[in-house]
Amino acid sequence: MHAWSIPLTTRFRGLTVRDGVLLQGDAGWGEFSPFWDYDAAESAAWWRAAREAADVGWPEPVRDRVPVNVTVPAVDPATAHGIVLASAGCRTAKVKVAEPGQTVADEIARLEAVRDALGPGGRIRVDANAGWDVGTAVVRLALLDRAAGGLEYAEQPVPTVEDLAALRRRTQVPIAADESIRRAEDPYAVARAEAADVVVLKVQPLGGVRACLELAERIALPVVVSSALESSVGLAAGVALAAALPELPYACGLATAQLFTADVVAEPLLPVDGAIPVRRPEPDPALLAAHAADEALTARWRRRVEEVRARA
Ligand SMILES: O=C(O)CCC(=O)C1=CC=C[C@@H](O)[C@@H]1C(=O)O
Ligand SMILES: [Mg+2]
Repeated sequence: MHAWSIPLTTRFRGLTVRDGVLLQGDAGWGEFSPFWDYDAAESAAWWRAAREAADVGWPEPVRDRVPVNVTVPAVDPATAHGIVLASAGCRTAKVKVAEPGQTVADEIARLEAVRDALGPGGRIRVDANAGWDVGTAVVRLALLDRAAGGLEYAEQPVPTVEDLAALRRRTQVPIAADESIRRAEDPYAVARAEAADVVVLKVQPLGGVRACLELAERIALPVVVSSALESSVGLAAGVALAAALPELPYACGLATAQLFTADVVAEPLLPVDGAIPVRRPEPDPALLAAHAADEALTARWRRRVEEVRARA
């Protein structure tokens, strides 16, 4: 078990550093990196995903590159513009909105900057991480849709499945479900309630590549694969899922190695011409050592793994 800790380039999801553990099995390396606000019960799915990677590996790919979006955190307009230009050709941008402490004017300025950097042919989606109520979302999405010159979709604008369904009837902007899939008792509730046009699948919180493939088949809605802000070892599982899906109509949120200041593999899973080439990089021993978690953090991860294994 190798615990790692790597600073991010920009604050994201309230984090400035990301950490996790890697484990090696017969099929290769797996990553276990639930955020610290996930308890042992919720982390069980993350553990199954790590074991799948290490013990059995993933199904065969049906494509050799996965188009991806650049992820734009809740930064100022000039920084957002620069992030898009530095994104190695990404033609889709996902912009964080509804960040506490920011105004609608901040969001409009960020979206205008992203549109300017992408040009008219690029696609822009926003992610509000459940930050609005339905009434606010109706008004806000109309404003942001205009500022962006058209939104591809809004990811989890409101908290619950009922809210998503209500909002979807009151806005022109297509709706994507993220937290309502990955943190839900029943991910199929979204489809039953006709609450979304798109579903976001993340391999670790949903228990592995095979579990996600099954979910995608049964839910019968277009799928976007997104990362859980993993090292390139964890990202490889998301890339494997995106590569194995029969249909992949949208860019995936897997370019998050761009948010890391370093990685555990020599050649991180970064986009080339807006797409990540499908491959499975191995950790580099020198980089594992360079980015090893300190003793206290390693002990914390060891306790966490023991707790999850005790329930498995
Ligand atoms: O989808 C992307 O562009 C990148 C991944 C991403 O945005 C996220 C990764 C991990 C945690 C989440 O808060 C966040 C998301 O909400 O989708
Ligand atoms: Mg999201």
